[in-house]
Amino acid sequence: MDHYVTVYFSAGQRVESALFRPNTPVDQVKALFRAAAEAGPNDILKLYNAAGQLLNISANLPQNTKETPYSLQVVAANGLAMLQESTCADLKALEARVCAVERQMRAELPLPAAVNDLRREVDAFRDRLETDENLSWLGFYKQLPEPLASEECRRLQYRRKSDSVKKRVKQNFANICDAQVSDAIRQWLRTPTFDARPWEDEELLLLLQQMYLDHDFCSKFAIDIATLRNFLYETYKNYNDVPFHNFRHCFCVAQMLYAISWCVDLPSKIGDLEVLILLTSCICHDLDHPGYNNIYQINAKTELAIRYNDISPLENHHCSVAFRLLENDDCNIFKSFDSEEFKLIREGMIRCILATDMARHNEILTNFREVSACFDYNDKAHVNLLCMVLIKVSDISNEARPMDIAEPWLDRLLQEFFKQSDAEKLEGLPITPFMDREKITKPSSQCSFIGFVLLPLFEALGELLTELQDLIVQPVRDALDYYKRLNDMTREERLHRKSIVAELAQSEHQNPDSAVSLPKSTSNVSFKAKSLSNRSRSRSTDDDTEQSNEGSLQNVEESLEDVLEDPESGDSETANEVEVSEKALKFKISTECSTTGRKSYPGSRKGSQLNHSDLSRMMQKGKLKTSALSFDHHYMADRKKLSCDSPAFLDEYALTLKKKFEEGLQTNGTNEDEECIISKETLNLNKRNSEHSDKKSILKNHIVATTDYTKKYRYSCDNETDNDVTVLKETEKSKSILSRFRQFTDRLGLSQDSKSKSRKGKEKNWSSDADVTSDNQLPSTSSPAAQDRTAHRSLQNSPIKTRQNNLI
Ligand SMILES: Nc1nc2c(ncn2[C@@H]2O[C@@H]3COP(=O)(O)O[C@H]3[C@H]2O)c(=O)[nH]1
Ligand SMILES: [Zn+2]
Repeated sequence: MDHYVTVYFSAGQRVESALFRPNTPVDQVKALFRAAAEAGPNDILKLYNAAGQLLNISANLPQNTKETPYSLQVVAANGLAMLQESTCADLKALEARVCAVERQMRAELPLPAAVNDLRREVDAFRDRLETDENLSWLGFYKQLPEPLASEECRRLQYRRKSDSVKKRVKQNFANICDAQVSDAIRQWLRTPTFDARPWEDEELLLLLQQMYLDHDFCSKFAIDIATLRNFLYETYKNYNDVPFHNFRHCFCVAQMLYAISWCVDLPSKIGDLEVLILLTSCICHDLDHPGYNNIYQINAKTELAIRYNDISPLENHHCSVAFRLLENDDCNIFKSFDSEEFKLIREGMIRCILATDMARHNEILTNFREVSACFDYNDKAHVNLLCMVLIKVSDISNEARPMDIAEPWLDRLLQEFFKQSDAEKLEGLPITPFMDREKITKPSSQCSFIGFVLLPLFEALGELLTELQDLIVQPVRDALDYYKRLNDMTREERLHRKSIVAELAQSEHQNPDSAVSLPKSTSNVSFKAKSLSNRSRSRSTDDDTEQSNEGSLQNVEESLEDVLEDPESGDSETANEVEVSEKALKFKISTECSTTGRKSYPGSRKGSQLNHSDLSRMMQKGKLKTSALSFDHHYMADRKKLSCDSPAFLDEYALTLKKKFEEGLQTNGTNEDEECIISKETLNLNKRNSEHSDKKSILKNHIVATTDYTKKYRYSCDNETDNDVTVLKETEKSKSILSRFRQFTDRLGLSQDSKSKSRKGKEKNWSSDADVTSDNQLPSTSSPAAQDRTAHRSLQNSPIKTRQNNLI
């Protein structure tokens, strides 16, 4: 029976079709289609006639070309099947001949050249048939888009330290590694209030060395000091220059573990060796982190994901890099151990480092909760679980630190998150929701992370090691309260904005000619209506401040609402890191030491003491409100007057303020009434597309009052005492919409880069053993800020620079 191949093709705006016999010479078909591609709509009939004559086929012109339901692709695929059907007959015949010849020749090796020739012919024929070179012109093969700028993606992923930086740090560490760290600093190092920011990298290396020395590990385990220095420097070298998961993060994690260790006298509970393993694991736990987490690695099918089969690719990598470093005798701090002991250390480190994968958070927490009620320090399985919890706690402990230390770290984390989600968008990968700048804000991110991930873990540990309640558990609770207040404020602001916009829309609808007319402000301010893209809503980090694009205000409002007001929805939009990571980690691995055997941990909510909906209900009912929240409500009672609060304005305002603060600009105070007028007028004028530049001038005029207000507010937030209420009430008196914006935007997204600030006033203190002067002593105040203020010698002038050492 004769098969016909129907091929649809486009000519101008139209879709046409033609029937071909399978044996139509290819060149003729090609020529037809080339002509079709060039033909205008009017030429198409001519073309058909020509085709009919040329090919002796029946050509049919669809009556209603618009409704032609086929895509070229689909029909082409049918065509391919038919073509193959017919040509395969030839192939089969050829193959049959080859087989016959082979059978015939089997006994008479070597095969005659004719057989090989025949084989080659078959292969060549198959190649011709199957490659797009021959068939793509019929549309059988979809033209794939150019691969994404993969070079760029790779470049994004790895940001190695430059050789010159590494060399400098090596040299500097070599210069100071014999220096003695003062008692004051050693004490400070044992608290979560330690601030790593003012210290240079080589100084942090010295402090890490101090941790080993102060635990007496070098003498207890015969760790040669030169080897320890080499090891520490090599770990430093193998951290990348990424915003968050860098050497400083590793230092902070190690330092928190160290602080906990002193606070609870960990060596007496689990033994020196376990503490050595823990401290070393902390130092190694994020080695060579590329700044893109496991979710990205797995979805992007990166080299690491392939290598480790999607099972904790990063943690496996960190651990593997650590043991590569330890392979080198010069760096092997465990070389004095025999092979059995080394095996135990290795096991312990692997267990600890792999435990830092957040996909295993619930599994580890659940197991730990089960054993903690009857915890037995003599039970190795219990101790293993405790160690895993300890490294996890240290890893996510930023929020247990004072606000001024924690917040810049959060900025850095969000910067890394946003980079990842940007890359995911660019590469067409699933967008990790808790990293999406369009979906999260600082408070929403922290409410979710602290409430559902961090606090349950800290509380579980705090129940076993009660000394940690004051040290880290309560500070984390305070941080959660703080972010909840911010979140509430955000919600109130948003609702208020919505109601004002709705009011205005309604009044305009009722009386389109009379846009609400209000008394003119003395500043003669006007604002341009600026619809926001989703981007601009997320509060920016230091590196991501310029983000506003055009888009729909409505959409922005609605999606933000989803995130903040519907935390119990549990959909992918609001999923936290543990939930998303669990999904990405397709294979579960047991904790080895679980006393309860292997289990399935379907979702983080099981692991939390409060589930999403409980917490959100409580938040809504006000059960968790604090004294400062009452401020919000009191404040909001007056909110009818406030209307200058479109997201566009907030963002613009925040950016401008930040710039002005940086410039140290000081201007006149403000007048509350004026602001309220301005704000109403603003919304009115928003609709009229007024000028952007005017916005800046009004902002400039209100900085002083705003700054004062913010200071007070900060005070109230940082000192959760009864004073809060007084301060807040006082603050209310001088409240203004712009003040509110200031504290709102400042807390939400624009913490000053404290690093640069602190560098300016960088004051640190340590002394060389040759030069322990009273000048070097930090006052033994418990407040790091006070220590920062009162310490007074910069390293540049320190004699420790001249110290010799035998590093490397
Ligand atoms: N949102 C949020 N995530 C955090 C915070 N601290 C740690 N994390 C996350 O928890 C993860 C723990 O493992 P990583 O260090 O790899 O990466 C960390 C971050 O992704 C925090 O304060 N806020
Ligand atoms: Zn980490």
